[in-house]
Amino acid sequence: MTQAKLRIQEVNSFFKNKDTVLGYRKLMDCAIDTQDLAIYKKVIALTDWKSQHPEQEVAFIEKALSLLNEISKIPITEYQREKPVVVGENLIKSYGINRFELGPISTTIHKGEVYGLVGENGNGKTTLLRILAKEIGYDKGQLHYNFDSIYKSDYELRTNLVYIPQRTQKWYGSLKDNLKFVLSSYGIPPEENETRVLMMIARFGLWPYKHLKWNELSSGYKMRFELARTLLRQPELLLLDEPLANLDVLAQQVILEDLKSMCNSINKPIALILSSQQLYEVEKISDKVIYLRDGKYTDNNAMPSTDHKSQLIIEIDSELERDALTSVFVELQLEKLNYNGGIYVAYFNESTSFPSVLTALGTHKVNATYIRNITKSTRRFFVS
Ligand SMILES: Nc1ncnc2c1ncn2[C@@H]1O[C@H](COP(=O)(O)OP(=O)(O)OP(=O)(O)O)[C@@H](O)[C@H]1O
Repeated sequence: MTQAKLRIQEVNSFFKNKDTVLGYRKLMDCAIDTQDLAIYKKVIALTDWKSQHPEQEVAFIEKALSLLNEISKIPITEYQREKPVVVGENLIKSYGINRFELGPISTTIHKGEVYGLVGENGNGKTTLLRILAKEIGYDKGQLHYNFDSIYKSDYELRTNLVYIPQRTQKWYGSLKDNLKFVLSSYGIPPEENETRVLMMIARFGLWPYKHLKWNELSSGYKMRFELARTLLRQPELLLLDEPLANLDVLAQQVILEDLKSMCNSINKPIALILSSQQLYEVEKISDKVIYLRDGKYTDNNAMPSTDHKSQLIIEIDSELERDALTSVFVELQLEKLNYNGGIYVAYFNESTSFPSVLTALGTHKVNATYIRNITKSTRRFFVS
């Protein structure tokens, strides 16, 4: 089955299970993949209808499924993703003698994939993003880009890659006019401009806010606007520095899911690298997590030699004293129990399973308020 067909099937099942909001977002991704302006106009009309008839869910689902059926008939060309879009080899950047040094970092980045860049403050995340964005130079190593669109200068190269810094700039006028400005600067004719902009507004859940000004939007919607503006430019590489800062947990999840889904487009995929302190949220959607400590790079998928290969590592928040918790795990081959003042980190021998830890906690009626298996999470580097 083709990727396009699989996606249509997925959207159908979301609607069937009454996950209407998610289903409609994914339907819009399928619509964007058609690159067909007539389909965009139908999505825009349906979004408008929905905003005027918020109570009529059954009728909305019916209309959405009929549109999905129409979308499913349009053939989609699949992008061939084998060729990496960026290859960095042994990149090193130093800010002066005895000061911070980043690298050596080698990385290969493909379109359609999400790379999460994590690490504590001051470990080089922004520096790495700015090097990849050609905002700053590097001292040693090599960096190659393989963009599909031809570029003759660094200026042109920057239209293929977009870097959104931590602090974005204020803009003037309405949200919609600002988005239209982007496409008019690319010479897109007015009618097509209006259609593409409204499609992006609909996709990013900005429909009720399209006439608002910068100071009338919350931080979350300002970020949505930035992303809509960026994706209108159809970049091949997108670099986001802390896009989740100032967003509540739910908004973080929605934005990450949206980004992943849009970057994973069938015919116009984008390579996405984002830095964040929101480890678990980023891990959930990333194809690869890059962990930086003191400017050095650790690939989360490759176990460092200090790690016991299959050690089970569990984080637990409980009011129990250390001795009491140790005795709960007495039969479970506990190797180490660390306490950082707020949370315990328990290291078990590889023969211990996560369900057996849960059983021990249940049997001893331990009132744990939080528990997480971090064996495969980058989190284990933060707590070690
Ligand atoms: N222009 C600069 N000149 C000198 N040192 C710098 C410069 N920019 C950053 N640094 C130093 O490089 C180190 C890494 O900074 P960077 O901003 O890349 O880290 P980060 O992981 O993005 O941090 P945060 O999570 O706090 O944003 C820090 O020690 C910082 O002080």
